[in-house]
Amino acid sequence: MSPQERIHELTDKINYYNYQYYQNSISEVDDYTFDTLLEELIGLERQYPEFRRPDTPSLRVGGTVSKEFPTVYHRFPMLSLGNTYSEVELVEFDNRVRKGLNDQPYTYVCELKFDGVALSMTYENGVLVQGATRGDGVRGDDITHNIRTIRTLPLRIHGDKIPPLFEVRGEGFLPLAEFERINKEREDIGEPLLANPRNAASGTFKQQDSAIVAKRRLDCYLYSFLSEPEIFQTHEESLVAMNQWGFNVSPTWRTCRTIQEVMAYIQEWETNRYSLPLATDGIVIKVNRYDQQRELGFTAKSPRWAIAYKYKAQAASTTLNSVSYQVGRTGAVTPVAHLKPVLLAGTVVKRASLHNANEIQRLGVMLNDTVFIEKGGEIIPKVTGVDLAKRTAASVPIDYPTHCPACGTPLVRKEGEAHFYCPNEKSCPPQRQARLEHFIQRRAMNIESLGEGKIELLIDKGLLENPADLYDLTTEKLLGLEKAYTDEESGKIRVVSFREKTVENILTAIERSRQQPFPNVLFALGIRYVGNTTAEKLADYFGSMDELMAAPYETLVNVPEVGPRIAQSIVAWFADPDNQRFVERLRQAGLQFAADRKIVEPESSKLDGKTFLYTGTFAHFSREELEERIQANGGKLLSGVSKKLSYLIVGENAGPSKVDKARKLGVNMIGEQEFIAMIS
Ligand SMILES: NC(=O)c1ccc[n+]([C@@H]2O[C@H](COP(=O)([O-])OP(=O)(O)OC[C@H]3O[C@@H](n4cnc5c(N)ncnc54)[C@H](O)[C@@H]3O)[C@@H](O)[C@H]2O)c1
Ligand SMILES: [Zn+2]
Repeated sequence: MSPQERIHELTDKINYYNYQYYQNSISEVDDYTFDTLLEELIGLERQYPEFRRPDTPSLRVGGTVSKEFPTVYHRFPMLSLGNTYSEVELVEFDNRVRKGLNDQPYTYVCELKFDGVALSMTYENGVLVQGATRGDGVRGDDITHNIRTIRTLPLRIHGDKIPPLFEVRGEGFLPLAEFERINKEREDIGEPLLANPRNAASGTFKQQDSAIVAKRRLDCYLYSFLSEPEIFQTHEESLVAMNQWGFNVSPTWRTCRTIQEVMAYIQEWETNRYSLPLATDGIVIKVNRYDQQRELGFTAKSPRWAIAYKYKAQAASTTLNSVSYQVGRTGAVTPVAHLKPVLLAGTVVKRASLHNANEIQRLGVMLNDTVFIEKGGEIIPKVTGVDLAKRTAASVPIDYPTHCPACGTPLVRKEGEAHFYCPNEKSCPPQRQARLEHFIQRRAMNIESLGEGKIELLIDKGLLENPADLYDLTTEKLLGLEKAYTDEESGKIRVVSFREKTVENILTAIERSRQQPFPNVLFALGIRYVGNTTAEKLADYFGSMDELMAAPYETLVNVPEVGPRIAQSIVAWFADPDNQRFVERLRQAGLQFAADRKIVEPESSKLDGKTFLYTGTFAHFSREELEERIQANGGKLLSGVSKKLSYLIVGENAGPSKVDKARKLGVNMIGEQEFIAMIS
């Protein structure tokens, strides 16, 4: 391939990865691969400047502005950072800085490089007035509503010395705990999991509905302060002041006098960073004094006074011994790689994720291959590639099963889904067991004293096939049951046995579960897509199991937060005779089949027969209070704008899409005052 062809190829490829990364929040390759390609392009362009394409990604910040949000121009451009993976290049950076400053003394501030989304917030007279994304560096998306949902970001600040107009910049991120919570919930309801915290944060900030954004508790670390005129002499001073004014500044920064101190900081955080509450991918080194920053200036794309040192993802290589296939609650089959044990980021790894059949194909991995594994923001390491140089005749293709490894049913693949499914929902053992585990979890029926192997034992003894069987268990049936298991992880033998105390605990927990509130019961049923939030909404709306079971699709689809997909799933579930029998048995067992209505005391029937939806925020009501007032006066809430909607109540910062749609359909729009007038 000629250099010109390669430049073309790289330009297209990198532009495409940038588009996927910034527009669609997807990483098709890892950062190291991406950065290596970009570096190759920069090298070729330097050598053959005549072949550089006008749309080259080497001179521009990678993002773009979108059509979905208003565009804002940045007062100060939002640039990228030069980056390196090598200490040698870091020393070269230090040499350039020294030369650029004509050997004047200087210091650095080191910070962690937080892996999220760059945000810029403007404050006027101490009040947050605008929040924007970086976009193409010159223009970004105005996502003020979404940024206001960040609880740690002050909406107003007080203090002396605050300039009338200033901008703070930082990294918006999804805390790891929140990332895991969301994925647990998605797993519960059979939704595809979010790939990593960065892409999840980026996708969340791009949501149109800030109510959805508010549910994912995003956070933001601030790392830059800009005003005209400048009020600080150094970056360090600005960090201290921002912290005092109530901005969330990560305490992990440090001033370093030499590049050796910088190296020590890098080494310290290489492993310590895993104890932080968010994903990080390197550190950022900044010249401390502002006058020196100005002296060094900028390139087209990044400041000359700063650089990012990126940690190579923690990787190791080892042998792929075998692949096993796990069947989840919804029947999805997940391949798991079993490895020759290897040390990675301080822990011994024996297993890694292979995600699905597509991934195995994409990697081209075979049994007995030497594979690379990596630990990114997620807990479980994943297989990221094959060391083809080490492939021998011993490597054999992976036979992806055509039948369920647990029950032998032929697997099916749904249109557009990456997973194969075992369709034998009712009697496939792992699906049955996962359903039981779902049923007993704390957020459902809270019978967790049945965990840790006890369920397996009851299934083995034929005492538990269906969660309703729990309510037929007695001391006589349980006492003395025993079985020995070999622990897969450690190879140790573990004996599970039901002594008197255990049996008592279990039966008490089962007895107590009869008092679990109706929304928990609804969630426990395990209807696909009905997670706990949806269960609560359904319980609120219908009040009882019978009302819900009788509800036709048309009614369900109008319940707040229930869309067509969930509505369909509920209808199909209750139409199944086995499920109907299951529900009847739970009713016989005395479970809560009706909501303790949130006591919305009826106030009037002024809103009888009228339907409402609201958008934005209100001066007199929280969202819950507004919903209560509507219901207390006989009104009903709908989930979306449709012809059936009587009124859209429009508050401050109303979502433009709802208002537009209401206008198109000719739905009445009223303000908060008019609503108050209607009920008083
Ligand atoms: N895998 C992919 O497909 C893909 C595609 C495009 C970009 N990328 C990755 O993104 C990088 C380029 O993206 P970029 O320009 O958004 O980021 P960058 O690596 O050039 O760094 C600049 C960004 O770092 C962030 N940052 C985090 N902590 C910071 C701190 N303490 N101080 C200052 N800034 C801090 C800010 O958001 C800032 O905008 C590439 O190096 C590449 O690894 C990956
Ligand atoms: Zn099966």
